[in-house]
Amino acid sequence: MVSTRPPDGTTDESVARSADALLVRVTRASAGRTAGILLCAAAAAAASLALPAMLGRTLDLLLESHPDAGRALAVTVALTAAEVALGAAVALLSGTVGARSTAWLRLRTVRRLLAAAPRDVSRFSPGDVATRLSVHATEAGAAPAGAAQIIAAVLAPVGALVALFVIDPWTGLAFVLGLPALGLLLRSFARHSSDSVSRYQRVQSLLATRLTDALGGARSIAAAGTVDEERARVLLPLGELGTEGRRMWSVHGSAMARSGVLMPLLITAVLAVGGFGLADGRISVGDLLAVSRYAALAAGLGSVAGPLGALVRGRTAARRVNALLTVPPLTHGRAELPPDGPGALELRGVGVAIDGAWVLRGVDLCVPGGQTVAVVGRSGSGKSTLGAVAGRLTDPDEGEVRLDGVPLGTVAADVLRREVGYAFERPHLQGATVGDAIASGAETAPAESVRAAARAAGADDFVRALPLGYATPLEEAPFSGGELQRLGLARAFAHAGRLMILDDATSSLDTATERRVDRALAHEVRAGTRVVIAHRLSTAARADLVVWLEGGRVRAVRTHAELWRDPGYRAVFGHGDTSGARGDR
Ligand SMILES: Nc1ncnc2c1ncn2[C@@H]1O[C@H](COP(=O)(O)OP(=O)(O)OP(=O)(O)O)[C@@H](O)[C@H]1O
Repeated sequence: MVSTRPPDGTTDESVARSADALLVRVTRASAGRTAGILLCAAAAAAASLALPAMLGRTLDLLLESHPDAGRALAVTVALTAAEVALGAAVALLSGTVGARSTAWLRLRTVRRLLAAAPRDVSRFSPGDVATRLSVHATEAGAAPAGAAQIIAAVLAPVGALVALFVIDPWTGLAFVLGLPALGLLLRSFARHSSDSVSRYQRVQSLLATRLTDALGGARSIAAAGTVDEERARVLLPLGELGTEGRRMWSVHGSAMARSGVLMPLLITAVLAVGGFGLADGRISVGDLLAVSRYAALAAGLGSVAGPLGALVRGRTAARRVNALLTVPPLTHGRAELPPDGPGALELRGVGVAIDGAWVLRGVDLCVPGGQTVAVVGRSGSGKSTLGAVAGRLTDPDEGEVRLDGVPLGTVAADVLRREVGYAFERPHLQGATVGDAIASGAETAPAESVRAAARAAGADDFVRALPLGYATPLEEAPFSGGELQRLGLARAFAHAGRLMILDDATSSLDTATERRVDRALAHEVRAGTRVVIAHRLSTAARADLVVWLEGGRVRAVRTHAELWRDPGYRAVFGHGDTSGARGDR
């Protein structure tokens, strides 16, 4: 079951703290290139700082017709070229660092999600995960380069201010008097921008979640004729997104506008003071030119608002990506399973809680190796949860599961996935071709095993009828629900280990195919223990043992024939009397 509520990672204090640590790790991953940005940006800042002084000196030398004027002019040209080249290098490096950092974040997050228990990952809806991994990872990935640029972007204005004091302290003083207003502007920008960015990103996730849900349920929506209602439901957060977006850009815009007014005023004031300095003979014409350029450079402090905004967005986005990284991974031990073990499965006091509620509790179960055990019960009684702990798709919150006497938590990951196989109601196929999809698993199954498994699962006929048979590309082979299930079963059969768990994996099969699959399970597929979760009476009737679950607890473990005497058991299959005990097999 998938929760449609996006978890609000941004309000979680610990997530917020570790998000900054995540950004530090991202930066370290591209440390060389990030240092390159810093160096190039610092060198560009140095070139732009040297340029006004050189320009002023060149002007003075030209006015004096000094013989050094030509050399000064050449240096000025070289400085200009260096500034442009270094700026281009910063842009190039920023692009690559951004792409690498984003890839680093995505890879790490995807690895973590794949290593975690599916039930822990299901706290996040698919749409939410997609938004965090696409949009938010990109914004967070841009943060390291953004931070390096900001540091360098501050260097030039600070250096320019120092230069103003060196040329004429009065011009520097005039600029400093305007600084408090600039400081206030940047502070209020960073604070307001962070709030609105966080809200904007949350609504982005909500929209994606609703859209993914709706796409998943497209058929139900069409059949129910509720397309308009669904469209309205999906688009409902759009208003809030618009509001937050406008708020975000209005904070940005007003900061830009205020700095746009403040900066020219400051430059004009500095120039006026410089003009008096020229009139008083304190500075030369060239110095006045340099003062005007340095005042413009120092005023560049106001333009830090742009990269600062990107950094704020990156930090907030990092929190959302980091929330995915807080999903605990399933850790594995190094234990082997005893060679040729029969697949004896033992659950002792097993309990599983989801969102604080027990969905499985006090389960004690011993399945001798080589048996087929059916798990039955009403919808929501905990059957899939039992299947998930039995093959360690998730860990129990209490109790222990053992396979051939070895606690599952201690078994090495490769051994576990080799020896425990699953087939599901709606299998997800992966691989380039249909044959690859059946072959893919802990170890790639050879072609003969793939065909044998497909025959056993009743898939061989329809696969061979495809244009290229087993070599048909997956995307060119549309399958019905029943065909998909048969391919999922074939994949499980091709990798059969000592324990196989079929979670509603035969629900869409016709009766004849189901019997064929049953026969194959008994005679053709490697002998081991089978846990078959099913709603069908026939499955329970053919199993060696039936585990009857009710409200997350084991109500009884007996043979189907024994249990059939209980009206409560018969009611699970919708039978009020015993007449159907044999008839539906
Ligand atoms: N990821 C989840 N988040 C929240 N609740 C969950 C989640 N997975 C299962 N549950 C809850 O746990 C209980 C048991 O679910 P489970 O899927 O194991 O039942 P089931 O017997 O297999 O049901 P069905 O026959 O309908 O498939 C249900 O009440 C279900 O709502």
